Amino acid sequence: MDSKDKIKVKSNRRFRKSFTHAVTGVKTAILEERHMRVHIAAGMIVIMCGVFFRVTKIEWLFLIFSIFNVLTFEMINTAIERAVDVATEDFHPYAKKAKDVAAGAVLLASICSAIIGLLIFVPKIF
Ligand SMILES: Nc1ncnc2c1ncn2[C@@H]1O[C@H](COP(=O)(O)OP(=O)(O)OP(=O)(O)O)[C@@H](O)[C@H]1O
Repeated sequence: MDSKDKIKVKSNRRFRKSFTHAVTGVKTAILEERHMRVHIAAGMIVIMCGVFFRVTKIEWLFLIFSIFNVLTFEMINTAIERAVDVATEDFHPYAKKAKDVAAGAVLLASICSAIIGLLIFVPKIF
C-alpha cells in the first residue's frame, strides 16, 4: 500500500468514525429527549396524512423539509442545553438566555412547520 492509499484508508476510517458519532447523537436524542419523541410522533402523523390526502411531490418536499427542520432544531437545542449544563450548575443570566434562545429557535421552526402543514392540508380537508 503506497502513501496515497494509506491516507485514503485513514480518511475513510475518520469519516466512518464521525458518521458513527453522528448516528449515536441521533439515537441519544431520541432515547433521552421526550420532546424529540413528540416531534417524531407528530412527523409520523403528518406523513400518514400526506399518504391519505395523496399530496403532490412539491408538497412532500415541503412536508419532509418541515419535519426534519424541527427535528434538527430540537437536536441543536438539546446540544446547547447540555453544553450550558456542563458550563454551569448555578443560575446564570447568560445560561438562561442561551437556553431560552435555543428553545425559541425550536418554537420558530415549529410555527413555520405548522403554517406549511395548514397551507397544505386545510384546502384538502375543506
Ligand atoms: N443554569 C441556568 N441558569 C439560568 N436559567 C436556567 C439555567 N438552567 C435552566 N434555566 C432556565 O430554565 C429553563 C428550562 O431549562 P432546562 O434545562 O430544564 O430545559 P428544558 O426546556 O426543561 O429541557 P429538558 O427537559 O430537555 O432539559 C431554561 O429555558 C432557562 O430559562
